[in-house]
Amino acid sequence: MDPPQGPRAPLEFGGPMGAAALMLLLPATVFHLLLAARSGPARLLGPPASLPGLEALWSPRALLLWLAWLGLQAALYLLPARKVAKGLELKDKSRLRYPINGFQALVLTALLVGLGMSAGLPLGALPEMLLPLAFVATLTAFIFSLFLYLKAQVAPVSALAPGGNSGNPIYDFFLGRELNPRICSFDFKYFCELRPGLIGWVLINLALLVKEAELRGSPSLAMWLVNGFQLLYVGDALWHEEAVLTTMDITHDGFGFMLAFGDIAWVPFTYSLQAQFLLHHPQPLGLPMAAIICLINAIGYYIFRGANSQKNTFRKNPSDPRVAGLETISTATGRQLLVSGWWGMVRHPNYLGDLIMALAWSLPCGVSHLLPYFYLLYFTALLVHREARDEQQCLQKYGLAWQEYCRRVPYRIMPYIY
Ligand SMILES: NC(=O)C1=CN([C@@H]2O[C@H](COP(=O)(O)OP(=O)(O)OC[C@H]3O[C@@H](n4cnc5c(N)ncnc54)[C@H](OP(=O)(O)O)[C@@H]3O)[C@@H](O)[C@H]2O)C=CC1
Ligand SMILES: CC(C)CCC[C@@H](C)[C@H]1CC=C2C3=C(CC[C@@]21C)[C@@]1(C)CC[C@H](O)C[C@@H]1CC3
Repeated sequence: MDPPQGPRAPLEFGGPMGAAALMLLLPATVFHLLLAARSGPARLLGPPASLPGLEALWSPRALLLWLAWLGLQAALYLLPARKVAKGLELKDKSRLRYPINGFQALVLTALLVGLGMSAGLPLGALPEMLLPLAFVATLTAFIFSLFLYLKAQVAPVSALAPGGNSGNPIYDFFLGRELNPRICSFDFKYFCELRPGLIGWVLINLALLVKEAELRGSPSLAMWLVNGFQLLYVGDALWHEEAVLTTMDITHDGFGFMLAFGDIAWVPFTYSLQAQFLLHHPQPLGLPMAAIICLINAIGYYIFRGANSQKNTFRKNPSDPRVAGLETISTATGRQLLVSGWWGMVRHPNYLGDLIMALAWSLPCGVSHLLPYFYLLYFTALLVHREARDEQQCLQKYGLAWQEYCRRVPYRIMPYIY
């Protein structure tokens, strides 16, 4: 059986060598950041102050806790949902069904954690376990990706992703072969993208806040801001869970190491970096500066949500009064492209809002260290790369109409700059 992606199709991420390097570099970065955040100098670049022994990485308690967390999130995923949404049409013309109960999972998790804490659950002990937890999460990502790779060997060709099927095992293991791997109705990619990592991220943030209160009497204003901003972001993602069904991760990319590791290890342990930094390096923050940072986050969120909602509303129902007056370009596929409103300002206004929020998440950490700005730097690189991939896919889908859109809206993310 020929792989759907011919051997000469252009490979992403630097091909097999790039994929192999990333599989070493990404976990190393997670551990470097965890160690740097707790070290005195908190250097982003340069070696960590001290390297932990193996005993600091491996803990059966962390393994149990991690498995219990995955089990809890899987159980919440299987609970009856307020809605079941259909994904985009697949190659075999079928449409998969997805439960929309992510926000419910967040609320139930918060209730369970609240109940646990009132019964004496020592949430403040979690920050001490971040290193072994990140280790088991990384191990899980490797083992799980191997399972996904093997599962794809028996999947029909129609179930394979357009990328990730080059025939090179390292590259395909990294990118992921199967588009929507499932067991019965349990969709692994959809589950991982929104549940254990995203909810885990805000739980780690909360644990860092609790630990700070234990150490210093009360959480700092900076810690409150970081927790509040990131909870808003995660709550928003889960409230608008259905929108994830049209992202390239779900519709285009296979499920392999990149997404599995990204979802379950990278997100919770690196996206919580600002709160980790603040626990070990408390920063003074006055009310006027806090108000300015809140304003920056609010502007970012306004653009991010406005742009995402405008596109989602338009894709669902172009004659909805909120979007019916917007200018559009018709494409040969019958779909239309918005060319006014948010999507007439730049070609990815949602990325612009997301980046402004990323800045607001780092500012409470002050400007004495580069480390808390890691997310902003990484995220800029991720979105520039993602934007280029999306443009490529849109050019293929919409051809001349996309070229016309690029002519009318020349900037990609930042007006007059990029
Ligand atoms: N925090 C994080 O780590 C990450 C956050 N994100 C965020 O997730 C969200 C989703 O991002 P992502 O999936 O990358 O992409 P987008 O939500 O930007 O979707 C891109 C798609 O939108 C459609 N589109 C593009 N231009 C137009 C237009 N002018 N009019 C109508 N439709 C258009 C096209 O698909 P079609 O025509 O098929 O509808 C295109 O493929 C974003 O807000 C992003 O910031 C993303 C990645 C990581
Ligand atoms: C490990 C690598 C460096 C890359 C990993 C990428 C993943 C962390 C991201 C790929 C797309 C993502 C999306 C989100 C989180 C990060 C990952 C999984 C969101 C769920 C974040 C919240 C937004 O509202 C929607 C996003 C969709 C894409």
